[in-house]
Amino acid sequence: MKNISVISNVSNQKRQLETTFDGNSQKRLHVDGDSDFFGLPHKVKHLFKKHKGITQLYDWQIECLNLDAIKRRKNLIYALPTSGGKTLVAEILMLKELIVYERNVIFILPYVALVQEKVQSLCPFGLNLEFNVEEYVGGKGKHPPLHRKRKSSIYICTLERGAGLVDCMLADNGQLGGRSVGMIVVDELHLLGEQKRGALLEATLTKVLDSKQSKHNIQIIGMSATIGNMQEIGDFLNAHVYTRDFRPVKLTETIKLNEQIFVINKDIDGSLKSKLDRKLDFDAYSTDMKLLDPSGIGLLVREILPDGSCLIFCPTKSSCQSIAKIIYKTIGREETKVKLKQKEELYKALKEEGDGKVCPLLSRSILFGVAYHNSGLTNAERKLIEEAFLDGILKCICCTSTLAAGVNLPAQRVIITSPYVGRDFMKQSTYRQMVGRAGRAGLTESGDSVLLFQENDKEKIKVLLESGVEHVDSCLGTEESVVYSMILSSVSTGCTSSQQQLVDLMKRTLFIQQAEKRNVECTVASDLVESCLDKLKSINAFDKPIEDKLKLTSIAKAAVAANLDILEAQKLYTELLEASSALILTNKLHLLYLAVPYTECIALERQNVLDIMTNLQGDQQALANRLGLNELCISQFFSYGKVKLMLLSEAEALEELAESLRADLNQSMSKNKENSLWF
Ligand SMILES: Nc1ncnc2c1ncn2[C@@H]1O[C@H](COP(=O)(O)OP(=O)(O)OP(=O)(O)O)[C@@H](O)[C@H]1O
Repeated sequence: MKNISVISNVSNQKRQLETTFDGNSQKRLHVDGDSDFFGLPHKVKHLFKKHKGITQLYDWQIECLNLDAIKRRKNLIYALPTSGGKTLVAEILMLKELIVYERNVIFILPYVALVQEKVQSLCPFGLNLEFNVEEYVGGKGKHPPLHRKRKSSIYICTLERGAGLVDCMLADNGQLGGRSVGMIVVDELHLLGEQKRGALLEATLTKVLDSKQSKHNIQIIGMSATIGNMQEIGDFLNAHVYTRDFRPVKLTETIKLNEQIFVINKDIDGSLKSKLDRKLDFDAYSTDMKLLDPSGIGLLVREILPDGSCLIFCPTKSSCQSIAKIIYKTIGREETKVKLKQKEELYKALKEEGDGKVCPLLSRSILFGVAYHNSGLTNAERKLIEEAFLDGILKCICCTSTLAAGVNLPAQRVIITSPYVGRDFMKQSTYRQMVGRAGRAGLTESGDSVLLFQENDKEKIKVLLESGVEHVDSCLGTEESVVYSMILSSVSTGCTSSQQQLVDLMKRTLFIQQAEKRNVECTVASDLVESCLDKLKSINAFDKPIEDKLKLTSIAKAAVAANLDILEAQKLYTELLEASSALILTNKLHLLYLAVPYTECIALERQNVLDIMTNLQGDQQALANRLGLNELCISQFFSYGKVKLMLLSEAEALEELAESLRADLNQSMSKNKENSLWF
């Protein structure tokens, strides 16, 4: 449905924008009248109004969309605080690629829930503007993609599925589903610095950058709220760097020690200032309530009721439940009288999703407008809770840090119950993402956050709040298997065929670029490639080279095609060979064992594993013997690392128990009251 008349008259548009855009002020521009919408058909702006309620662009969004770099199709990375409206810019750029240039787009997001949210929000655009919206998460999405020549497609995917799509694209001369890919968008670009997944993202982008140099003209767009070394990442991606410090709603950050709440601010010199704002009134609690909620989280929620909403971040999965229980028992009965009918409907919907069952805690807490949200719930249950929260049926959600980086759920108040995520002290980026959820653009003028902490963490809190945005450092060097996969897929897709070309590819990585900058002597691209090739040859990933050209063996080709780590592929192959001679079918465990991905390995305590082993029934025991799961194997597991374990449900239950014990321990540590903090 290409309509030539909609292709932008850039200079007209620019003139119009120049007359309305006023330098640094954050005045908004009305996107109305008959003007082009950044080179897109008029109906796009109506779609944004209808489906997202957006009628005006922020000044920074207009400025960014009009960057020279964008007009010249240069790569772009941009960073703004959470809720700054970054997605809208990426969406406009993607729509232009899809419907004006009629090329495909790959949109990479870090979490399944985020992918699903974006699929849902872009579907009406796909229907109206005639492009395909393809979801690539878990087992969803054909690999390689189906040919869809009539319309362009946006592939919305997780990091892992994105890596597979990029390999397909490189193997098919820059095409996916029979059409050229014009743009790759990466949300939460700071994940580049994350172990394993960050390395995978780095390897994926490096391959695109390398192929781009030679033939494909693929524009890379990356966005993030938190990257300290933007220019360095920009250099790696050969991208223009754009940063602004814009937030549509005012955020007041506070911290709570015992019953005192301090407002925090930074001075011009970056030093932290705090001012006592208020004291929580524990007299409002009965003795029982005080015992139940010694931290006063329920009092903090009460402060914003009945009109406000509140996200409560909890350190562990199980503490989401215990804190939800505390909240509904302490916020008072008033809330049970509000939106009763909608709450009933929510209950029914949850019951339907749960095959007639609803978690007893949820069925009680939703009456009070409170719910928990963690991986113990199904995707559909979580979605129902998120929607009920956005509709104001639920006032309070207790969740883990994953929700902060995930779906868009703004709240008037964000409470962080502990500066820990699991056992680790919180990272600055995590804290920023959590507090960034405070304030609902267009709905509230401001939002606030409360971080609860204990006396003994005072110094760490100071560092957390005072330090600048974290740098993104490559993890590729510590992720051998990702480097192997990068080498194999790049040979398999035909992007490289000689050792020297692999060295050139390696030099393009952020890892080598950072190592060179920091003068890490032992990290040289040629040495790294050589040692990886030696290892890969030793595990038969390469056939004999023909005229010095690297050639993959069938198993290596299969590993790349299936998007599997070569070492795992070989392990799986051996296990399948064994199973082909003797597959135990007296129960489901052998099939389950073969189907469980190696990535599902989890950390366990030695004694727990031994207990599980001793409790295996007759045929389960036989299978364990068949697979060599005996005491020796378990000792090796604890000495050398993880093995794939069948009894994941038992293992998870034990993990949860350990987590809740840790949470209880943290909670019960009583602290001295103090009037002054460190400042
Ligand atoms: N120009 C605008 N006017 C009004 N609302 C807007 C505008 N741009 C974006 N929004 C809304 O602001 C909210 C936050 O936007 P968005 O999710 O794009 O932020 P973000 O910068 O990507 O945040 P995060 O770092 O959390 O991903 C969304 O509900 C979005 O629809």
